[in-house]
Amino acid sequence: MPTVRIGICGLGTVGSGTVNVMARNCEEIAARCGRKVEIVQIGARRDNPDCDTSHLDVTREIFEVANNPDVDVLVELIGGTTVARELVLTAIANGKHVVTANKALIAEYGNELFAAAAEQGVTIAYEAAVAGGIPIIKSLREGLVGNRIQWLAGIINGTGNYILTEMREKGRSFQEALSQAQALGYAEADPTFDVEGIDAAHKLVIMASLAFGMPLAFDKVYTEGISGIAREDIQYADELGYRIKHLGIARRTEDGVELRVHPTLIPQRRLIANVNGVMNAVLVYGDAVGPTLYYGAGAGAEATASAVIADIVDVARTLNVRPDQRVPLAGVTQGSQGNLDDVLPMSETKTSYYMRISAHDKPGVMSQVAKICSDQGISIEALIQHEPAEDEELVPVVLLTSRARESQLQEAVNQIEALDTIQAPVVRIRVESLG
Ligand SMILES: NC(=O)c1ccc[n+]([C@@H]2O[C@H](COP(=O)([O-])OP(=O)(O)OC[C@H]3O[C@@H](n4cnc5c(N)ncnc54)[C@H](O)[C@@H]3O)[C@@H](O)[C@H]2O)c1
Ligand SMILES: N[C@@H](CCO)C(=O)O
Ligand code: NA
Repeated sequence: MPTVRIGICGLGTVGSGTVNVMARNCEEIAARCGRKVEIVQIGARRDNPDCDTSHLDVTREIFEVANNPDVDVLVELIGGTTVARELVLTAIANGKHVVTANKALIAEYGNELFAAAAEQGVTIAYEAAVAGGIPIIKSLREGLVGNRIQWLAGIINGTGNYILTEMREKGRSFQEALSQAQALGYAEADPTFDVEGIDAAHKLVIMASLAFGMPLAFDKVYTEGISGIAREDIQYADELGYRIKHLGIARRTEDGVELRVHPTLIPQRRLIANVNGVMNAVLVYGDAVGPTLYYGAGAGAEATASAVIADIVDVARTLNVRPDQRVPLAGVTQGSQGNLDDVLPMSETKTSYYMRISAHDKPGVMSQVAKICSDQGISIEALIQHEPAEDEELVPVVLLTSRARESQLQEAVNQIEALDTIQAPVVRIRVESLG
């Protein structure tokens, strides 16, 4: 049986998971691949007690792997965009194929890396970069190829979903839940990437590029994190029949493409509203197939290894194939990509909104709020007002609005916050029906 020779760079959570699963399932993998898949070298700063590499060639110098003539496929699992970019470009220049789990690298430098790979006739595979173990890249690039994709929406950060779930189900604090996600190996090296939506924006832009055939445009994604979500908002959302999820949304509209990441209220009855913990899910709407939903573990050592190994096998199966016969890296063949001119600014997008207003319990506040909204063409569709607690001066008023343009909603919020009776900033969370 022929052999495909692998070099792995980075032996952290995903690196160790990949080594372990490759060792455990080597027979099945070889049988499916038609080749023996052999790790010929590992580049790692230090050994990892989570995996046994005593029988393998381990170097402390990762560029040795990129320059090793015995390596056919370099697997980049170090993370970051500086050394990783250099490493991948070196491997490509040396005629090696690349497998990476690094969404930051693909989202920010994918256009450059894909061009370099095309020039060398090698491939870059990145299934593990989006939604961990879920084969979403394969689905978008192959399974749904007959569709015009109209929109997609996903819970695409495992750490963030884990935090929101722990806050809602166990009443844990944000910080406590984040520390737990870090201990479980879900979080990025810098966890602000997870909680502020940057990681989700990286993944969204990769999916949008494949779905809409456009270049990667990370700087055009509107990004809002979950660090401002309060437990009371999770409770009020429940009362209204919704769940708060951190969503990445890409949608074609008559006016242009929306690319946005933000906390979102979703009706509880939707399957995706019930995706909890580290699980991810992506809902994709194709004109022919209608809605399809992809669900699975979005982070974690072995779940991510599953996608890394799928990519290694995909690359191994096509080692001797002419580059133009491989699945195009960006989903469409070179020269067929659209442009970026029609990404909508956030102020132009339209959604419904949840608003929590902290008001002095004085008569007339609600009619003032209703008038401000109606002057902006926004109607109030649901409202909750509890009795104020005995020692509380401010009453939380929670509303759901009709669909409105973001700029109009912002104007209404500005006017509400200027009222004498309103003492705190208005909490505003977007609402999507996803129907
Ligand atoms: N953890 C997950 O669940 C998960 C899931 C999907 C994708 N990813 C992505 O996979 C990549 C790796 O993530 P991870 O969670 O395994 O991170 P990690 O921090 O656990 O592992 C990275 C490893 O690379 C090593 N490293 C970094 N720079 C190096 C260098 N110059 N030379 C040698 N070693 C170096 C670090 O010492 C560390 O051991 C990242 O791009 C991440 O975004 C992670
Ligand atoms: N930090 C990422 C890892 C998977 O990409 C997450 O929590 O989703
Ligand atoms: Na994936």
